[in-house]
Amino acid sequence: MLAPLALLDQLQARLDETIGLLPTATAGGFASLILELPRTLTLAPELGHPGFSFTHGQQGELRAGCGMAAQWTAQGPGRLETLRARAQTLIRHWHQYDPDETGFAGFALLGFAASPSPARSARPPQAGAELPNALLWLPELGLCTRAGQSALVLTTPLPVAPGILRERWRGWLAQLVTALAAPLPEPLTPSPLTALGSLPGLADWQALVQEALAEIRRGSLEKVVLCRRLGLKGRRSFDPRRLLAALAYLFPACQVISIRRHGTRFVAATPERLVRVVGRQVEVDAIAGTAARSASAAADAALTAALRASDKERREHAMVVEAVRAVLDDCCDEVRVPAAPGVMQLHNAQHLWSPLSGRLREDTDLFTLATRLHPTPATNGKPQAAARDWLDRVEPLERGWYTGAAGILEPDPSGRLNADLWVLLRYAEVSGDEARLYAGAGIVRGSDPLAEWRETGHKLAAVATALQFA
Ligand SMILES: C=C(O[C@H]1C=CC=C(C(=O)O)[C@@H]1O)C(=O)O
Repeated sequence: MLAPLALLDQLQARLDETIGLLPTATAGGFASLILELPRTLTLAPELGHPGFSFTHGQQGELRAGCGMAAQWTAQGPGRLETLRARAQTLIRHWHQYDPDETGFAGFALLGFAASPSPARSARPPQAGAELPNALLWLPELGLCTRAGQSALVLTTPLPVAPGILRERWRGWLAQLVTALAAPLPEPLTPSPLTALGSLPGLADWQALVQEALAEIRRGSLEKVVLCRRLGLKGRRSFDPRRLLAALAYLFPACQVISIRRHGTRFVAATPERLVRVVGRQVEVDAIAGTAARSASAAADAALTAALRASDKERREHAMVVEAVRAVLDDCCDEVRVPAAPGVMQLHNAQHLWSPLSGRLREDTDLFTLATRLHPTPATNGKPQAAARDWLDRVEPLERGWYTGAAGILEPDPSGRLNADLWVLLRYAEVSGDEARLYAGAGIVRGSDPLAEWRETGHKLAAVATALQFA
């Protein structure tokens, strides 16, 4: 491994050799320089804010970004159309240079809140207000790892004075090398957390589930996903690197996400991919139907068997599969749907899981797919519009980005936009020694209010367990 100074010298020398490739005098657009990083990153270094990271342990993939070469925001029902126009303009005027032939490309974060409408003032304010409703964020420094290889991507708006750019990028390299040299935080013994209360509380939750069941009996809804928020306080300020390392360790099959623009950090460890588009290949996860885990192998197997056999859990799951299949049938050829769901086992819970796929038709794109898919009945309900209206009226909190989606957007060599977007589940807003965790449960005919409350408890345990180690 290279010593920090040697690494910095090496990166700065390579920057000096290659920076001349960039069309710094071009009026408008962006330029990126992609350089090999002679280190494999498995966790994103902490480079301050604004910054974001996406880490998938099992897939061995990492994307992180910091600083802001540009950002575009939108809200309202046409929010993704607005961002599509921005993204298309961006890729038409984005000059990328990969002199080390790493094969990586410059990338942006694409993310959006659960609801396209701005927060309603009647609801309690929520920290998620720090994030715009929908966002396309092009970082100044990007870091990526795939298949054991890592690279960095430096991006600038054009035109730019070459001398200023060189100094600015040398500064980023110094910051990166310092962050990489920082020792990994020691694992701590878990520290107890104090509950600050749930919104809604248990009694209100039970009443809300009864209301939902009455609506289901009346026939206006078939399913609705109710959520709650739990406040937790730690004995110490939560350390972001320890938190993200704990999430990545506990949830290797999940996408571990961190987004920080100002004071609050938004984290998620989500098992559910909203949509991945690579070229014409489309993949979507349908995940719904949940059981607890047990430390005893026999009891765990019994829980899995009961989950597979449960009529209520299978109905809850089937509604998500049908909704996703309907969108893929409209937008894709060669749609594949598993004959029966598998089970995805996570540290804190297990879910019925159906991975669907298709081949994107020429006349559509990932923005259409994302708009049509989101929100699936896994986080909203069925029918989509009726569930959304009912939740808007009845749910006592703003979801913010919880059950929204976020992921990476990047152009492929043919100029198409690829993306990997994840539903923001197992989600929390973390600030100092306090965290607000969100979880929901799908209510269908046959749901039991107390069992659904316990289910949200299993889901909340995902981030809560990691927080104890932070
Ligand atoms: C709404 C959440 O989970 C969804 C995803 C998987 C299983 C679910 C369920 O069984 O209810 C939910 O649909 C959440 O984790 O907050």
